[in-house]
Amino acid sequence: MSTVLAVSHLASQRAGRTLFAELTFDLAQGEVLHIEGVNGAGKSTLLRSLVGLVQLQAGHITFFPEQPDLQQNWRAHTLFMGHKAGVKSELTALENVALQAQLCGVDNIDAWQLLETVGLLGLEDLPAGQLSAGQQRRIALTKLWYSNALLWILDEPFTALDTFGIELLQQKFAEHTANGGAIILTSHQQLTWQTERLKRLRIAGGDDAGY
Ligand SMILES: Nc1ncnc2c1ncn2[C@@H]1O[C@H](COP(=O)(O)OP(=O)(O)OP(=O)(O)O)[C@@H](O)[C@H]1O
Repeated sequence: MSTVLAVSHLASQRAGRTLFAELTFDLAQGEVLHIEGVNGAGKSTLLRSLVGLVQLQAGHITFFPEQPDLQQNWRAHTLFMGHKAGVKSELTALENVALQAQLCGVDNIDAWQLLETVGLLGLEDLPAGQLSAGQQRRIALTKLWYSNALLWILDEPFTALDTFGIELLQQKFAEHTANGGAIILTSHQQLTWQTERLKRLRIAGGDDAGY
């Protein structure tokens, strides 16, 4: 399985405080990297840095180093989801699912089927703003059911999900990695999913950082 991401000697500072330095890791197809750390340690900053949303002080990031065709167009093969659900509160659940797919450049989704998959059938016509935090998160997560991206970078994907939602998402992760995908995620909870291909990286907010 080839490497999807190679990261070396990354350093980041926020408001004069070093969040991480000399951070080096890589990730191969089929692997999951769980980024851990206390509130404010720098987990979201790291994920946002990987996709170019936050400027780094130092370091080097290479997507798909062994696959030049993917490397050249790495954004098309990488899905980033931030920690906010990011749904439009005035649009219905169904409209949100359709809009998200459109923004991802996918036009052949079955929005009803996706809503059923994530347990939202019956709520399709409600404005998303009237849905609970967990239900809004489920709308956002429908992307994972049609994404063609090889690498998923997910900031707190389990936030607000109930036990069933967490289990559903972990099943999706297992399917993605079994198909050669890779995942980097942050989460304050331990994954219940048992896999030998789970790596952990602890960000210690500048005190220490490493496997
Ligand atoms: N836009 C910003 N400008 C200045 N400082 C910021 C900014 N965003 C985050 N920070 C600071 O960077 C540090 C790391 O924040 P970050 O969101 O990466 O932490 P985190 O590990 O993801 O935390 P949490 O577990 O609470 O989500 C925090 O001290 C935060 O105050």
